[in-house]
Amino acid sequence: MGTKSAVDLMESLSEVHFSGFHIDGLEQRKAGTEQPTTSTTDMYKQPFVIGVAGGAASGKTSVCDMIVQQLHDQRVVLVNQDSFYHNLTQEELTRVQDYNFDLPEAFDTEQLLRVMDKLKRGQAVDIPNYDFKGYKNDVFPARRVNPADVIILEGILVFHDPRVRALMNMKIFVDTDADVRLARRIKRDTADNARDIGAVLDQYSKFVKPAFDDFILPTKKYADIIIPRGRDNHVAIDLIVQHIRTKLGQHDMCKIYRNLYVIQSTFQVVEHGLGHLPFTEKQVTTPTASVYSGVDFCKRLCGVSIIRSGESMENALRACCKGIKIGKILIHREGDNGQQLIYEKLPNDISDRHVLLLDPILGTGNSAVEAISLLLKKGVPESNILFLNLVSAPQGVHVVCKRFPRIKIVTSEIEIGLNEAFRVIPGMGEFGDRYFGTDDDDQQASQ
Ligand SMILES: O=P(O)(O)OC[C@H]1O[C@H](OP(=O)(O)OP(=O)(O)O)[C@H](O)[C@@H]1O
Ligand SMILES: O=c1cc[nH]c(=O)[nH]1
Repeated sequence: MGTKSAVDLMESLSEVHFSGFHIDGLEQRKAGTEQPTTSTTDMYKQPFVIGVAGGAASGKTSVCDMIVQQLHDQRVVLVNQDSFYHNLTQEELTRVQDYNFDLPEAFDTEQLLRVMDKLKRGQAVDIPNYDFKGYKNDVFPARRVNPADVIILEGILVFHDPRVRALMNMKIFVDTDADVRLARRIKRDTADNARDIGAVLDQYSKFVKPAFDDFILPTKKYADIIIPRGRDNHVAIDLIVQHIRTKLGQHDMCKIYRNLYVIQSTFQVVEHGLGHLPFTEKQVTTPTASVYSGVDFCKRLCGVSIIRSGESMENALRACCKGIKIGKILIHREGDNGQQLIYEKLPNDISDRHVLLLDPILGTGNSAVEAISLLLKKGVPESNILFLNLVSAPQGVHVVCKRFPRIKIVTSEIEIGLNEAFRVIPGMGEFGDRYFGTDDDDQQASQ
């Protein structure tokens, strides 16, 4: 499948990282532990932010230009960390050769954060126009930048501050050999900027190289993608652009459908889904007579799994909600139509419950429509249904979101589409067969 392997997804089903524990069905969360919040949701309604870091003269700007060029049908804005250099004081100006421009403190990160925050919220911003000769950021008029679908934030140290990293949906590190970077620097500063080669080399050994080793290189570990050879690596840049396009497709869908939530790959679907349910504060007294504050769901819950594949998500749900009732629906599927309800067994009082509908695959959307229609017929209000899914096709998302605008869909991946056999592509083939070991390959292997 696209960005996650089948194994990862299977793990996300069985491995439940829930920060709470259970006492008599009460869901407890430890104070201060990370909980799913709406911020992930908001992230998908906001511009897509790409961070591009790497040593000076590594080719970051060229990589960014190539990405911008290839994303020609998107509104892209480029923000350079260089624009946020602090103004040099009079004293620093008199000894500018001793000033280290390669340290994190050389940048006004607070201002960068303010600008990025505004852009992410869809507001126009004024970005300083740094004067590289006078070392001042208030000499030239600021650059007016309008909001865009994609923001590329580029600079040697854009991965240094965790608050800046947290803004990014994708992090790219441009990894170019030190000798290539030095050769480019010498050429740029002597030929283009008419500087003395001795001074260039002095600055390199005194500031540039140590800062690279101490501050820039250590941030490589935060990158999602490392591009060796920078702009010369056309294959890597093509793949990145392809991936950005897929992610932008997800962003667009989340902007169209406010009831769609694409969770970050590190989140667990069931756990995240539970975070969408209304809850109140509740205190319990533990057997050691300590009072513990936790949360309790406002309304009763139940799960409903679509047989077979939905059953693979039941353990995760039980691990989060001990003793939860789980109903079943069996739907027979023929290609892209002919959905037929074969069997259903649901809690009698289902209309009074919030329903977590479990099915890892959303293809054409026909099975989900059939299942949701049955729940509505049983009296479950549409807004009480939460559809938990792992891999979806855009077609299915459109069908379900349009038809049932008040349900919530939580998925961990929206793939490219469907093939002629209505399988999600790249997808993972027959989920049920793979999960339950009934696929032909597996049978042959065990024979
Ligand atoms: O959106 P759709 O096009 O309707 O496809 C999605 C359905 O396909 C899968 O079930 P499948 O019919 O493969 O049965 P299984 O779970 O028993 O393998 C999946 O679990 C969904 O229920
Ligand atoms: O891709 C698909 C589509 C429907 N059912 C599956 O198991 N996989």
